[in-house]
Amino acid sequence: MLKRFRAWQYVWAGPSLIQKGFDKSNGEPYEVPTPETRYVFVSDPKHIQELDDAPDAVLSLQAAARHMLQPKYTMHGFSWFDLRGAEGFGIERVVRTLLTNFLPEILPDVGRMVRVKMEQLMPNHTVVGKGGPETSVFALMKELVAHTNAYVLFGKELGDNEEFMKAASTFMDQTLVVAEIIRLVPRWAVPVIGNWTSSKFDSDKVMHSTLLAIIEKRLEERNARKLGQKVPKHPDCIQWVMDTSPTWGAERVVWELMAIWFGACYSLSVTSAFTIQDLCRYSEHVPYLRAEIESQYGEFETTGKGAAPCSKASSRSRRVSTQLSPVVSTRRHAVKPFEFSDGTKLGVGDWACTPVHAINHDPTYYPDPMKFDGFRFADPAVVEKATGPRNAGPTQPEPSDLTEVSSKWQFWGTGRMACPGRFYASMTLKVILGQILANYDCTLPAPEAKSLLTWRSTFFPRESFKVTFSPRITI
Ligand code: HEM
Repeated sequence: MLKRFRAWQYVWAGPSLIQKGFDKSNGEPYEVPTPETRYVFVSDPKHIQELDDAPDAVLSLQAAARHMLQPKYTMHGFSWFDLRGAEGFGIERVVRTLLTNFLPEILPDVGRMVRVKMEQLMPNHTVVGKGGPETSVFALMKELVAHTNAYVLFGKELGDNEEFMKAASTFMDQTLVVAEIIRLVPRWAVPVIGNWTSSKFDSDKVMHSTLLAIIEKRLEERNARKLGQKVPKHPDCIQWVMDTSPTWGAERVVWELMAIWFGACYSLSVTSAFTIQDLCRYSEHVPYLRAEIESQYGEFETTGKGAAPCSKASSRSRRVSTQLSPVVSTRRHAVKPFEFSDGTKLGVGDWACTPVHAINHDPTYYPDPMKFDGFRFADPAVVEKATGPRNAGPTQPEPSDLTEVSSKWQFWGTGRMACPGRFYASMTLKVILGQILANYDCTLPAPEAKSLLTWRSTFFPRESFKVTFSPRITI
């Protein structure tokens, strides 16, 4: 009975259980029971490397994601494979290579679009509080990120389709709710509860039918092109997925796009909302960020330079927010038994994970880890040039970028599976935050209000937490 209670405790107290285990573990693998299975957390670089080296047929990200998202019920019947690239699809090529290479071309339009959408969407999430207008920053970011992603991933036409956008903006919440219900009910009840809960929501159905119609038309275009006819070019993710997997039918392409869509919207909305909260709390950083925007943002928009690796200050302060409030972590489902070099065993169905929040708050890696210093990851010489002499904050031994992937920076996951969307995500964060800082003064009407909630191991911004966005008067 006590064992079962401990397992269920993970649902509402996940982060503190993971942290307690980490504090006691002395760097060794440790176990945290959950209602469905046993999680083994590894934090030592050697064990993280072993996790990365394990073949996909033994430790599978796809199988873990399938369990977390329950795509059969949340993505209109999608039954995805446990093995990465099982059907010859190169997600890495679409998201990491083609999308990243496309960014310099589309950046100026994305900046303009974000500026306009911010103004249009703000009233939907704003109420009049005691001191004036207050906006639910997480709700606003979910919609803004959905519009930005739709524009870049699916093209302008879909971004302007109101019915599609309404569905696509709520798809993330729907997926999380339905998947969580299914994960928590007994296995025998899953088909009935799964079909029933899924029938109560329709965003996946609207997304599915809209994308299907587009893809079927593009398949016709492909055939026409083979016959030598001239057909339009489509520089977007829909086309890249189709071209990368030419044997797939329309429905299979739709499913893949819906999975990419969830990953792209969920993490970006959470991260941008947390970063805005932090910029309000630590507003002493804002003048430096605005100075950077004034001197470099124009070049960034026209060339893509600074999208991730080159940015001096802003990627570092975005990085501090992500260090303090990371979104997801590495998870692998054991499809076959596995053993770490210290003898810790995973049975089939167990998960191997990394405790990203605990690692990010470990003083071994991050001096004074709880302190927010927007310059933590920057080169001290560059900081001094921007700010003049200052009392040194908790600077890292080496400057580094938001897109880093390493055993001590698990924000994007691990090694060969690390998030292929991180360059696009980093650029989108820069555009959204750059536009907000340039055009609004952001303050917290109720700084003491609860700003986050946790579910399992994940931190979410609270929708009830408000920010006041006051338009800046620039002469
Ligand atoms: C702040 C934003 C984001 C964060 C924090 C994030 C984080 C992650 C993490 C932790 C993983 C798992 C890696 C592992 O287990 O080793 C992952 C995988 C993935 N992410 Fe992201 N991600 C973000 C944005 C995006 C965006 C914008 C896209 C698409 C445009 C994307 C596409 C993917 C895909 C396709 C995978 C699966 C990779 C594979 O199967 O090998 N992500 N992401």
